Parts: sequence; structure tokens; C-alpha cells
Amino acid sequence: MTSPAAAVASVRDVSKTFGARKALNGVSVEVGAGEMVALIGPSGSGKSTLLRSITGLQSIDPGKGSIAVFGEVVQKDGRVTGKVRAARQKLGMIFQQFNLVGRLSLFSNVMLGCLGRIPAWKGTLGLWPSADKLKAMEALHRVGVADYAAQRANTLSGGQQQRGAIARALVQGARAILADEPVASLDPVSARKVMELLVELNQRDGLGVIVTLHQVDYAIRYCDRVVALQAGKVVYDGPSTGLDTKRLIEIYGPEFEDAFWETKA
Ligand SMILES: Nc1ncnc2c1ncn2[C@@H]1O[C@H](COP(=O)(O)OP(=O)(O)OP(=O)(O)O)[C@@H](O)[C@H]1O
Repeated sequence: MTSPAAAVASVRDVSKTFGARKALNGVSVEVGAGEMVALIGPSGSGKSTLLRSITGLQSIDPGKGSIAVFGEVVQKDGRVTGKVRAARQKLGMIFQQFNLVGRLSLFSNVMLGCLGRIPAWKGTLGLWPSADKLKAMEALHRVGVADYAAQRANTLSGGQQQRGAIARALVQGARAILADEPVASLDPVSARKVMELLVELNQRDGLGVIVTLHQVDYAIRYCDRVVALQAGKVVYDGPSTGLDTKRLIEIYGPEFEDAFWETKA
């Protein structure tokens, strides 16, 4: 049994090397249950690698590093442990490219969130329990896209697809959402709606949220805490209010100001 108050993720001294490149270099971060944390940093700084390591989609380097999810060790000594499957059930993953099955309806995509709970053959035949179907429609209402339930996913806008992906995480029963660039492919209005939805799930439902963002202004506006990576190391971990221009230039380099104002345009 895991304690309900256990941290979403406890990352301890984790490194990850690809060839000669250290994507993560001694990273330690703890994200508490119910926290909403933005992961920022320049391109290639290790943000996606950190998220993928937390979900066990990628093994970390052997050594003293370890990762626990809701109190269960999912990575240790360079190996993904047997606890990872149960841990993944508690983590809803959201990706930049939405990861919905394009030829299926939005409703069917959301139902896929139940697959961990019923036998795969039942899912393949669409034999979903009525309670789960109800849950899926509730989730679609909750994220504001119930009117599109019957529409094929690949005919929906990016914002509608991303909200569908969040509904799928809700149906899965996720206790935290790990979102990798969830708004990078969206227009500004859809991006704001998705960020507001993540904030609502965090504040109203108490879901933990770890979100990687290229847009620093979104990180500051929507997240109380920011963790910044640079070349695989944590260079800032604190309140988003502490991110002044000087510190952001330290994180992103001198070209930061131009890039920042571009995203606000
Ligand atoms: N599977 C892989 N094989 C080889 N190198 C990899 C692999 N995955 C990541 N890397 C390298 O690890 C480093 C960190 O990559 P990562 O994708 O984590 O960065 P990021 O901060 O998420 O970047 P971006 O903001 O551009 O998405 C980069 O130098 C990248 O090229």
C-alpha cells in the first residue's frame, strides 16, 4: 500500500547518458502530491528525458540514482523495477502530439483509459462496462468536448484532441498528470484553455501535475513552482515568482529576451 500523501515523484541523483552525452547529470527533484510544477530549460536540457525516466519509459544510468513514484521505487541501479506497471496506472501521460488513435472516435479513445482495468479482448470488442462508459462521458463533459464524442479523433482540432487526451487520463484514474509540451502544437487560445484545465485538475481534484513548457510565461502564470534544467542539471528549483530576467538569462542564455517576447506576441 502506498500512502495517499506519498510524493508523485522522488528523483534522487539520477543520471542518463546517451553515447557521450549526459542528458541528465545528477538530478534530484521531489514533486509532492497535489503540486503543480513546470519543467523548463533550453532545448536539449533533459526535460523529456526526466519525464520519460519517471514513467519508466526509459531506464536511467546504473549507480546510486533512483526514482520512486507514489512511494514505490520504479527505477534503481539502472533498472526499471516490477513496480512500474502499477505506477504508470497512476500517471496520466499527455504528449505534444496528443497520442490519440486517429481513426477511432474521441469517445473510444477516452475509453482506452480503462484498458488497464479490463481484459484487453473486451476492449478490442468494445465491451466496456456501462459504469466506465458513463465515466468517459463525464470526463469528456468535464474537459468541455462532450459534443465531439462521436467524431473521429483525426478530424478534431489540436485543442480538442489534447482535451480528449486529458479526459483519457481522468478515466484511467490517474493521480497525477505528466505532460510533455502539451501546448507546443496549439494556438494561443487553445493553449491557455489546456493550461487552465491542468490548473483546475490540480486545484479542484488535487492531481499532481508535472508539465514541461517551452513558454516561460506560461510556467510563471500557471505554476507556483518551477524546476529549470540546463545541460542535464537542475539550475533552479523554486517559486515561479523568483524567476526574474537575470535568472532566465542565466538559464536560457543571452538570446532569452528575444525568445520570451516572441512567445508573448
Ligand atoms: N533516445 C535518445 N538517443 C540519443 N540521445 C538522446 C535520446 N533522447 C534524448 N537524447 C539527447 O538527450 C538530450 C536531452 O534531450 P531531451 O529530449 O530530454 O531534452 P529536452 O529538454 O526535452 O529538449 P526539447 O525542449 O527540445 O524537447 C539531448 O541532447 C538529446 O539529443
